[in-house]
Amino acid sequence: MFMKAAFRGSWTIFGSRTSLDKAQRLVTGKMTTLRPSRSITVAIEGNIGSGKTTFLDHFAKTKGIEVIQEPVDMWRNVRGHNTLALMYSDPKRWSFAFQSYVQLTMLDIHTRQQKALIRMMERSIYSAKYCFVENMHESGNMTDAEYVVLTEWFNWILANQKVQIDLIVYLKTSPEVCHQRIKQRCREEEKAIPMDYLQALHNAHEDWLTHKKFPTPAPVLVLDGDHKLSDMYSVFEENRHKILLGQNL
Ligand SMILES: Nc1ncnc2c1ncn2[C@@H]1O[C@H](COP(=O)(O)OP(=O)(O)OP(=O)(O)O)[C@@H](O)[C@H]1O
Ligand SMILES: Nc1nc(=O)c2ncn([C@H]3C[C@H](O)[C@@H](CO)O3)c2[nH]1
Repeated sequence: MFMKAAFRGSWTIFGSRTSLDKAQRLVTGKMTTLRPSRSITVAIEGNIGSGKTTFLDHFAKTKGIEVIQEPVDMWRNVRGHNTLALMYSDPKRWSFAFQSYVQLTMLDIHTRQQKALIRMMERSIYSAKYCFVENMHESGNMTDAEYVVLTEWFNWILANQKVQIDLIVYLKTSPEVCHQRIKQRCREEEKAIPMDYLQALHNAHEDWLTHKKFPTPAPVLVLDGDHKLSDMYSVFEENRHKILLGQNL
């Protein structure tokens, strides 16, 4: 019972919360490093403000993990043009240009030489297409012609480039909680993000990752992102073994 409990996830030893790795060492006398048998890529997906960066910052402290954040700064400065601000200020006019550049920058990340056994990347070329582009098209901010051009590019990329993902971690955070957090963080371009946009993006993530409206390129591990920060770290630790082994154990 004790052994089983010890390996279930993060637990308290002598009053202090510890991680699974430390727990295993204490119980078995040796450090069992969680390592996949081959290099893997984990994509962290979720709504705006769902806690993806917080997740990545947590796992960035673990040796053998390469973390790649979303290239937001590239989107904010394309040879002097802030395409993120343009998209938020006039989505009808700028969605196509912005999504084209998002697709290019995400492809660049997917095709980069991997620097560690485990790569954790914030979002992916898949959520850009299946969540954001779909939302732009459905909401009338992207014409049919723009949508099909982006889709042709996306299909060519999947057929001709290696954009492998081994696990999707879906931080499922309610739109209301995301809205609160975005207000807290107050990123300049996001100040006017309305609740119904977050609701639409939540629905887009649910359509893709829960209802499988579009293909999922890897198994999906769903984590409840609504917890307060301290509890989120326990959720991350309780799922460490599933995440680092790149599979839904
Ligand atoms: N569990 C939590 N409880 C309270 N605040 C949180 C929690 N997780 C993240 N935050 C805060 O909410 C804000 C958004 O979090 P974070 O940047 O991790 O989200 P994100 O998904 O990376 O956002 P984006 O998609 O915009 O990059 C940050 O200010 C962060 O400190
Ligand atoms: N339209 C659109 N398409 C994308 O593919 C995309 N990916 C991220 N974002 C926005 C959300 C945050 O404001 C900010 C950081 O995630 O950038 C996107 N917006």
